Amino acid sequence: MVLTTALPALAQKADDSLYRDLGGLEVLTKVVDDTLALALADARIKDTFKDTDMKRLAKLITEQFCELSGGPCKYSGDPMKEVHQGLGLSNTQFNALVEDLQAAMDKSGISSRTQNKLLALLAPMQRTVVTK
Ligand code: HEM
Repeated sequence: MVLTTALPALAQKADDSLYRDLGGLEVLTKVVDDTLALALADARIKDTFKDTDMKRLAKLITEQFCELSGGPCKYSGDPMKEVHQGLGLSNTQFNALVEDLQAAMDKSGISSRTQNKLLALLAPMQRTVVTK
């Protein structure tokens, strides 16, 4: 009896504090849209996106950031390695996109403490995404 009533409470205890600190789905959606707009205007990386459906990309990255930060989303895209391996991305290009993301988070008023928590979750992907 105690167990059946306690379980739903436990299920809700997953740590969504980063997701909430980021401002939830509404702010994440704006941050990703702004990041991609900056990326498309960024001479260092804009050419990488020339054949990409940017609407689909924005949806998938938003989903991914939402899930990574503990929010109620499930990433529905392809594995990071598969998606990026043909792009021949460099560390310089990786850092350029991170800078655009930081500028977008600044624009939404996200604190640097919270920004750094999201960036720390993305950092391990650098090894997968960068191939040259
Ligand atoms: C941690 C860093 C990164 C994350 C989390 C990330 C995330 C994603 C996601 C979720 C997708 C969509 C997957 C799918 O199509 O199913 C994607 C695709 C893509 N990413 Fe990244 N990405 C990262 C770094 C980069 C960098 C540094 C660049 C270039 C500067 C880049 C360029 C692209 C492009 C061009 C596509 C679309 C490929 C296509 O149209 O098929 N990504 N990325």
